[in-house]
Amino acid sequence: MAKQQIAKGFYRRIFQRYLRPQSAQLLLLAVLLLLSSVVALAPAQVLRFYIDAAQQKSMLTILLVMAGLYLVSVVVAMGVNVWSTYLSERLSWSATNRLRADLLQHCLDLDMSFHNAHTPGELIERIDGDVSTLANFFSQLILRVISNAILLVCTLVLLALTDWRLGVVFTLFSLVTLFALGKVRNIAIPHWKVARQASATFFGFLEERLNGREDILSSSATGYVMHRFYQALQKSYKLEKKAGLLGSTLGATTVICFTMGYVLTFALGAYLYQQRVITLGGVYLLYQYMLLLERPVQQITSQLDELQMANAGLSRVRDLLETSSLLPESSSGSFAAGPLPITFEDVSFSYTPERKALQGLSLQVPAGKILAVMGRTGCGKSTLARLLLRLYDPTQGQIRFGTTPIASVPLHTLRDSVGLVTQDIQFFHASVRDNLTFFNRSIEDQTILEVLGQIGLLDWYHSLPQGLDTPLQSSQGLSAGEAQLLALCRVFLKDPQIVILDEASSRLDPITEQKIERAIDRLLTNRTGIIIAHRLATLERADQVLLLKDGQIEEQGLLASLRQDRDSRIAHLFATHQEEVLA
Ligand SMILES: Nc1ncnc2c1ncn2[C@@H]1O[C@H](COP(=O)(O)OP(=O)(O)OP(=O)(O)O)[C@@H](O)[C@H]1O
Repeated sequence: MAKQQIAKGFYRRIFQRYLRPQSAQLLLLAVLLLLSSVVALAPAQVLRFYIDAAQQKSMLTILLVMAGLYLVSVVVAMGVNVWSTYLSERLSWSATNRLRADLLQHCLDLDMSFHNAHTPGELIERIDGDVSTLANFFSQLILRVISNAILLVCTLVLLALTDWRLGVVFTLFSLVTLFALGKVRNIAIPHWKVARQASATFFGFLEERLNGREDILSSSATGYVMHRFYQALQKSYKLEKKAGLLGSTLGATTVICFTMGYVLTFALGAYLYQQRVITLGGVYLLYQYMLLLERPVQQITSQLDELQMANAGLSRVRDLLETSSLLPESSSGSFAAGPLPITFEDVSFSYTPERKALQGLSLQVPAGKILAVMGRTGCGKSTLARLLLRLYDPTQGQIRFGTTPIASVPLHTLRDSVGLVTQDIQFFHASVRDNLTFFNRSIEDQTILEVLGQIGLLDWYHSLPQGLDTPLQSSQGLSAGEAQLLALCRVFLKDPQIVILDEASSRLDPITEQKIERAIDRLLTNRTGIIIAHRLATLERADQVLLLKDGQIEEQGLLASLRQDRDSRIAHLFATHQEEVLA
């Protein structure tokens, strides 16, 4: 409960950022909603006069005027309704889209520990699901609650003006109905929450299984997946059914309350008509007002729920926005131009408190030289690369490029200076151009074509039906070799000072291997390079070698010296051709 309570300051900030730019539209919407409350009351009044006038037979002109007025009041009511709906949709979409963009930007700026702790599915739910609950809240919820309250009060006042007893009876009726509907609604809410959670889990299950379809198909696990699918679906169905059944008690309560209301209306109407307190038109007016009461009474209860949900959504949005990155960022600072020397000073890092992924790492890679990093799986090679890009910060020690600690420059400056090619190459559902430039419009097509030519992909390019505009369907349709060459192309276009290559462990055909070798040679020219090597042959292009074991340096030095040192592990690996030691 405490978590749901949001500081006033946060509400103010949210309103200022997302609604202030549209305050004129918001004001107009408020006026329209108030107008719609007032206009809603008019047709009934007109009809009352119409009925009473009709009984006096001779007043044809008045009848025509009344009919005209009725028509106008209905058309105005409809017009106001359409306009206010259009305005509120515009308001809610622009405000929530801005909030979605802010949340996405914020999530992308957060460090990897945050992303490790939150699945993509959860973040989608927070960036889109929670924000969707705010759509109404931003545009009209509060205004609608107010306008419904005004409509309710106005109707009751008009009833009281007709006869004070009507005012008292219908006020009591409204209060009792509001209370009863509020109580009944609360019965179903917790069940809907559980049902929604089950449905979110079900979608998470689907997403995971569809992502792993290749493994599922190749290991003939379809039967098992379908079995789990039915189980999850059944659970979700049972919960939804229960919540739906309980929810239907609301409908039943509404019908009961309003049936009693209509009985009351006709009984009171008949009584007051007999007493000559009201005319026949008055009886009709009573019935119309009962119809009018139904809308605000029903809507106010559901809108108060919506307000609660919006409040919970806002609370989650605030939690996300207030989650700060563990990577303190500098707003200024830059690196010297040209290839940069890299220094690790007593660097340690742990993902979890129990185990160090890297421990006491100290080494130097001179500018323009190449370091090959090797070691068995899990020894910390990728972790070292992640620290260089500041996806995490070391728990101890520091990394410098030249004399500048990498934590002392803005993150984008650092990441502009380092190019990374991982084994897990991701392509987006976007054009070839956007996939290569990462949506950087300042890179010209001519430059892209030159790079494609340099790395031997011109034949591939000419086979594209729409050239650089051809859409890439993620990595489908690309061979492993083409994907690697395109990943190298990306780094060429980025033109960083430091290149980190996580060498692909899979073997390709000799021609593609040659193309990749040549591209890597070009890429490493005049840049400082770190290659996570999986093959002994790769060491040939390195100046230095770092052999890691359990996050610590097992061996380190110039390749030439280590090869000549008969006691070194590297010399031993070369002597015995133990390629598998590197895998
Ligand atoms: N996100 C993470 N959370 C917790 N532990 C992690 C995480 N990523 C890696 N580790 C652990 O840190 C250690 C080093 O992992 P790292 O990925 O750097 O190894 P690696 O040498 O690159 O392995 P490989 O050659 O298989 O890619 C391993 O024990 C691994 O289990």
